[in-house]
Amino acid sequence: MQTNTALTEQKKRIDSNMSKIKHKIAVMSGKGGVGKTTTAVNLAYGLSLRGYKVGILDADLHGPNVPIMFGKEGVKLSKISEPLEISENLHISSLSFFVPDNSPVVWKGPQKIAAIMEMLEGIKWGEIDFFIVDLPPGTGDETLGIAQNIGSDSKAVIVTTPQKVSLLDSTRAVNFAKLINLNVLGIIENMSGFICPDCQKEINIFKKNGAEKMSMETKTDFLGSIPLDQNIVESSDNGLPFISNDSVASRKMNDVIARIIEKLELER
Ligand SMILES: Nc1ncnc2c1ncn2[C@@H]1O[C@H](COP(=O)(O)OP(=O)(O)OP(=O)(O)O)[C@@H](O)[C@H]1O
Repeated sequence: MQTNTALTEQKKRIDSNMSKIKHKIAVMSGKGGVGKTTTAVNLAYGLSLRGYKVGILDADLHGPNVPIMFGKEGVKLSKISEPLEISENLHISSLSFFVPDNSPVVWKGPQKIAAIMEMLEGIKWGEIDFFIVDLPPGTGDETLGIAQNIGSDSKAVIVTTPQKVSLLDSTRAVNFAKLINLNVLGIIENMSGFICPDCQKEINIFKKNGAEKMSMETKTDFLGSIPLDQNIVESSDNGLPFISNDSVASRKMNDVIARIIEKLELER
């Protein structure tokens, strides 16, 4: 355990790191498996394609999947300092770069918060436009650790799917974000409708538009919806963000990004 003085000094170093970043966005979800990491990865990649300097931190300590979605599975780094370069405009970091593959993280709350603080202190992102944080699902220690340390000007984006159970958990996530002073930029509905590749008919496997209704109920902006698309699974598994291919899903993701940029510009 660190002494109070050591913690205060560490917090100062984190603040100095974070002060070099223009916009910090935590990507959250109430429930697991709704496409939060997919959204975070494509948000980061899409922003980098628009010329912004972007860093993405995988703060999902139990399921660090960001490297897989960038084709960096199995990469190991010896020390927490430089993030890994994906392109000139995009760098990533993840706990998975520092722990052996397939070994489960069995840390308790304070250890998780200490690991998050160590990454925020140690990884030198430099002067970047966007810092995207992929959080684990739910309202746990990692989210708290990030919210308490990345700065009071930080924002959150909530990802949900349209079915009732996911919407209920997302409402909790919206309220949790507000409670810990993350300014909620808006809600994204993922897996929203599926266009059958054979008959071109739209099938609403998980229903549709529930997130828009939920955003009105929680007085939160609706940022857009991304359809279910089998190519997304394929490209994610192959380490390629889906936004790099032309498709309905990638156009919709680009619309979401444009809305986020517009909102941030308006707030300045
Ligand atoms: N719109 C979509 N269409 C089809 N497949 C999708 C879509 N969004 C995500 N997926 C797939 O769903 C799976 C889960 O996605 P992802 O890992 O992003 O979810 P998550 O919410 O981050 O999960 P976790 O709870 O593990 O953090 C992945 O295989 C991904 O490729």
